[in-house]
Amino acid sequence: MNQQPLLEMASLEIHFGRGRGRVKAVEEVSFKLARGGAYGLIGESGCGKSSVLRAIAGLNDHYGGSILFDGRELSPRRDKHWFKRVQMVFQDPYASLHPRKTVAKVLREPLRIHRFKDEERRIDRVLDEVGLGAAFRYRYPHQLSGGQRQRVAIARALVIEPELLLLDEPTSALDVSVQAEILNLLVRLRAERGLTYLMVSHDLAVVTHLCGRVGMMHAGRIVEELDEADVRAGHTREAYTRAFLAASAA
Ligand SMILES: Nc1ncnc2c1ncn2[C@@H]1O[C@H](COP(=O)(O)OP(=O)(O)OP(=O)(O)O)[C@@H](O)[C@H]1O
Repeated sequence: MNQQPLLEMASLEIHFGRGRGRVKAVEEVSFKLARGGAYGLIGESGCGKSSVLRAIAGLNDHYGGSILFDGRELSPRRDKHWFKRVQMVFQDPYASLHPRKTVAKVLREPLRIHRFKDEERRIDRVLDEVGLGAAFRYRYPHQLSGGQRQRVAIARALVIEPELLLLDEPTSALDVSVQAEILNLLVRLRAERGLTYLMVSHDLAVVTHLCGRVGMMHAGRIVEELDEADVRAGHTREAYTRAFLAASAA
């Protein structure tokens, strides 16, 4: 068995602004994500969780510390090879799909960029996998519900067969009933494809549905790591985590 973590953060630091306006958004964040595992960063708004995800995704190359992927330190600029292996699903499926592109076009683009040959077969297969089916090829985003759009966004991420999915609050823009459907889809896809997930969310129930391990963030730091059983049993060391769990259960 390969014991090397697929993703490892070592003392990640992120600042915004300069001089007196300089804000330390992330401080000394370290964690490891095993291949095939699912890790959730959780915390209230402003704790720094999205900043961590954005730095990993290559959307912010101003960070300190190191990010290791498959045992190698990443340079701050990500290359095409990285995007073949790592894909991101964003919070808002309304904003993340181009309004004038059909579903098939949205899915064909990454296949072309990464030079896959059997584009049309892969499009049909991934649409089946996300529970939409090939008939959705010809739809435009305005002809889709929020949940269907998020399924397309997930299909777009998965169509090039990445290893790691970065999930930024993937259900928080959706109705509660649809949230559960999308979470169940993500659980199934991870099992079927042996994917690795890193997710950020402010919602404990969402994170524990998907992630076996959780990093509790507060004021830019991971104050405590918990596994699923700890969360369920309310086993925590830190008063902040206890208060967060209590508020989430209320
Ligand atoms: N581009 C930016 N410029 C300046 N400050 C920023 C920027 N992005 C984030 N911050 C600040 O960094 C801190 C962490 O923000 P971040 O978005 O990572 O937190 P978060 O926990 O993901 O919150 P949310 O769930 O609201 O997105 C906050 O104080 C925020 O105001």
